[in-house]
Amino acid sequence: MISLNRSSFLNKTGISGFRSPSSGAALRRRPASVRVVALGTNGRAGERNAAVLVENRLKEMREGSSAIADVESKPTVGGEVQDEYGHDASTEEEFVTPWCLSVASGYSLLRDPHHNKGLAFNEKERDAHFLRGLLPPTVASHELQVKKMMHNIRQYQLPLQKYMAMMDLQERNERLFYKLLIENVEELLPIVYTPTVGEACQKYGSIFMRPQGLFISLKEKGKIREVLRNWPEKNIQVIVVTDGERILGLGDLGCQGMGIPVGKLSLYTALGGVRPSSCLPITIDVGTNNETLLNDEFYIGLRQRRATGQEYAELLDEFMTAVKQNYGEKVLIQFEDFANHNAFDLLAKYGTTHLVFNDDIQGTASVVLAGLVAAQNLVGGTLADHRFLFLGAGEAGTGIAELIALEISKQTNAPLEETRKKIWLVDSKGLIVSSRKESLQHFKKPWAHEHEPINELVDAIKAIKPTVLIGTSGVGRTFTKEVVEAMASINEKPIILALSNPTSQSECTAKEAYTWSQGRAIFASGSPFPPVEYEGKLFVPGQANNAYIFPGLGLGLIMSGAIRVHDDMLLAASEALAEQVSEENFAKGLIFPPFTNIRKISAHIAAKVAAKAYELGLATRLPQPKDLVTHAESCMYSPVYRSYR
Ligand SMILES: NC(=O)C1=CN([C@@H]2O[C@H](COP(=O)(O)OP(=O)(O)OC[C@H]3O[C@@H](n4cnc5c(N)ncnc54)[C@H](OP(=O)(O)O)[C@@H]3O)[C@@H](O)[C@H]2O)C=CC1
Ligand SMILES: CC(=O)C(=O)O
Ligand SMILES: [Mg+2]
Repeated sequence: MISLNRSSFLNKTGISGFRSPSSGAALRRRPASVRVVALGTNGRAGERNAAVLVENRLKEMREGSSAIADVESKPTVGGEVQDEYGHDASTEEEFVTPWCLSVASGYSLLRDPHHNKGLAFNEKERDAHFLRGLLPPTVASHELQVKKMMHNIRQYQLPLQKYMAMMDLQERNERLFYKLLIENVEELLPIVYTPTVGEACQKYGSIFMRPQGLFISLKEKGKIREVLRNWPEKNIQVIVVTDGERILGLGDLGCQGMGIPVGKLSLYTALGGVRPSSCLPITIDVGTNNETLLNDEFYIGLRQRRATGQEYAELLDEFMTAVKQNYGEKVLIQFEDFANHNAFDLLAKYGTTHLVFNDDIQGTASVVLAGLVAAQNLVGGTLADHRFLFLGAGEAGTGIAELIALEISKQTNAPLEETRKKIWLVDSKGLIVSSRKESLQHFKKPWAHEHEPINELVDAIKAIKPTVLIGTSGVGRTFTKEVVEAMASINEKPIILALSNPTSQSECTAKEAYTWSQGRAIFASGSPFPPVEYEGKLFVPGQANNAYIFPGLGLGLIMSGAIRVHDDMLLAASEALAEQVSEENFAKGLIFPPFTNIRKISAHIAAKVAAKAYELGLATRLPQPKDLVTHAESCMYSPVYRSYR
């Protein structure tokens, strides 16, 4: 709702004719010294000069700078970033004025998702903000709105309808959207995230009326800084970016991958408490190799095959440079769902110059390691006692493998080359062995151990005798009855993780894992499965998904002002998550805590990550807060409604 039009903006602020929201009277030719109070600043400290804001913002738009020099800012989790929408302040007693650039009122206030409260505007606010007649007479509480919205969402039969209702709400009333998501996280996570977000991406072109996020295509080459400036928010702290080439296990969805950064960032806010206005979803469109999309007249992206090589590298480089120039060194860039032939190289290239994190490689590794550490409470022993076999040797598979090897190496003081030997991977050509080394992609080479070639997974299980089987192939139904039975014949309690998303690509279902192992499997999956009853006993499968990690990790990086991501931070995040699994969870066979407690979990993860950043000298927000958990909690965005004066 930021007005780009100078004259209309000046009108709204009263610089040339302005209706005061408090009196309702027209202020004729109000001078440029109209004072407004911004959300997020308290009444006394937050007094600002509207004209200064106007001029600064216009200057910023013209010049692309993100600093609003004359405006007071409250120190927040933002790493010196101003809290324009009052995300960090959450008391209802304190009165503030809703503003965009101007004071929002009337019809435009109802259409501003940052400030709209719908039926929750009280009588006084309806008078003061020109809302009379624009709303039906009832005044509803935030709680009642949540109840009603959940009732509405539950009426829909199809998950995609629920997804669209949620996206519509996010566009209409941001605080209601986040309150709903936070308070009903277990029910709504499968809607805004996997599996439904996968279907939404497949149909993205046809289901959206209003585009979300920022699209940067080859057409914008040479102009990426300008494109970033078109985004209405200036104080960005987290970017989730995809090029759409490997969307979940659904393959190349081109520009339609936008649903993923949008969904991931809504979890940054709901699960990790990062302010919504500081999150920026981006899709980089370099074309698609998906023939169906190329031939679809309604496809929303560039209708060409994917750019590769230098053309691709140059666009990505311009993007990375522009992001740092616009938002500074401390903006977190999360790479998401890139194909592995780009993902590893991008991480290696920008890991030394930017605050970057690859969720599929690193976030997944951290969450799975946490589950495996927790699982030791159920199976006994230590990580070093296990043998691991993966189906799938891409980003997720080799990322997890490397972090497990690193953790065992730290626990046992054994060299990494030795600990890697406990881990075996199978790709589309069979077991990765030394005789294949020359032809392997670089990220597979460390896993090419001495062994005769094996083509079939079940034969690899019989030969390697793994205690842990992990599916990261993106191919559904590959953990067949024979595979699960082979694991169960070797192990009293086989650990089986079917990580591929969405549900259609899961290597097996929870029911299959429990049934085929006669109720002995310790099972978790990337997309959720309902509890399973087997021989009179209820089994509750856990969800092994990087959504446990990235929101808390991101919060920890932001609140410490970290400038780089370090492997030890991933280990710290794992440790924090594993510590959150309770005796009660173990009693149900769970190796992950329920998502209902995710904000508390995220605060613990953030605290451990931040502590590690300080320890490694990578933190810039000094001094270090004494109690990092309390600090993390105090930094978290809360979607309570503000009271408008
Ligand atoms: N639960 C979670 O949090 C996460 C889940 N995932 C899921 O993991 C899956 C894989 O993602 P990612 O690692 O990034 O993908 P990649 O494309 O990087 O890797 C896929 C791997 O699977 C192998 N593969 C493909 N088909 C088969 C097959 N039929 N048999 C054996 N191996 C096969 C590929 O072999 P080859 O190299 O020979 O082509 C490749 O090694 C996706 O479904 C994704 O949704 C990803 C991240 C997080
Ligand atoms: C969960 C996730 O990041 C993926 O499936 O790609
Ligand atoms: Mg992903």
